[in-house]
Amino acid sequence: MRVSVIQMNQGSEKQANFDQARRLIEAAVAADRPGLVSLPETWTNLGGGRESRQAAAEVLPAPGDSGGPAYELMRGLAREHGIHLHGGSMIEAPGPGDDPEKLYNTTVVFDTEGHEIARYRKIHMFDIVAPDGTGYRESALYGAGDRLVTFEAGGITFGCTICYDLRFGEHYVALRRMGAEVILVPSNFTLQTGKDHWEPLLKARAIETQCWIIAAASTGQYLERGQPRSVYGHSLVADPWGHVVARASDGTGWATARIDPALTARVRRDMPVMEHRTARRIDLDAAARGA
Ligand SMILES: O=C(O)CNC(=O)[C@H](CS)NC(=O)CCC(=O)C(=O)O
Repeated sequence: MRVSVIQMNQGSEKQANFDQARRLIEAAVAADRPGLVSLPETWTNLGGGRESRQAAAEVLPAPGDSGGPAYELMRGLAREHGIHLHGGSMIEAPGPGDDPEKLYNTTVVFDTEGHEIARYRKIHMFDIVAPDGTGYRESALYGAGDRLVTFEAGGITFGCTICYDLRFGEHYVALRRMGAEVILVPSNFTLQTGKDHWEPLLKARAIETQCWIIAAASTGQYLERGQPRSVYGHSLVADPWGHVVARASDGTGWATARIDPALTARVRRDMPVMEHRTARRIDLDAAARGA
């Protein structure tokens, strides 16, 4: 199966983001005929402020019902092109049982007929101070997810993560335990952190889990309450040995790679790190607690 990562430069103009996503998906499909296409994190809105995020937010429908404009656009593109569409993430408005004060940073995945097959809420919240002093408090606006999510497409098992989740190796190992062969990490990595951490982390996650890593990222600048912020771009696909097998160029665009299950099987057979984890005779968590 071929997979394409879409590299966008979305902002807080919803219609412009929709048009850009549609255009890039159409171009990638026409050029490379991928079986699965992956969008970046919060492709429906980046920046603006609390108001533009709230305005872009959509309540996700019950299975089978119709949703909001972003949801229906993704469903329609999946069906129209006969692709699996991994919708990076969209901003989800709280539904029944959710904290009414929070939004959610949520992946939705559609199959080739436009049926929703997976929904994942970002688990790790980006509450940090960047090297240039910019503070991020994702948890002020977004609620954290509490479920691991995998899905099947074309006989391959995919695992879901989003952006900052990339820094938590145990999240990726847990997805591998659930059978993941490919792990997606749609992102808005900051320029400051991305220049030093993005590619080493992606390669490390590929190598330690022996999974393909599919990383669609936002590029360029956007405005956060009027102030410009830069994101790192550099969308790529890494194979289970940690080789980068496809990369997007600078600017908006896409990159396509072929997922080869025979390579996954060979890497895992020849270096069985998961078996070695299970065989380990020390409980590392207990040992660190001093038990
Ligand atoms: O703000 C929104 O609407 C959507 N959320 C994001 O873009 C999030 C929180 S600001 N970005 C990241 O997680 C970047 C992680 C990163 O750059 C790193 O781990 O170094």
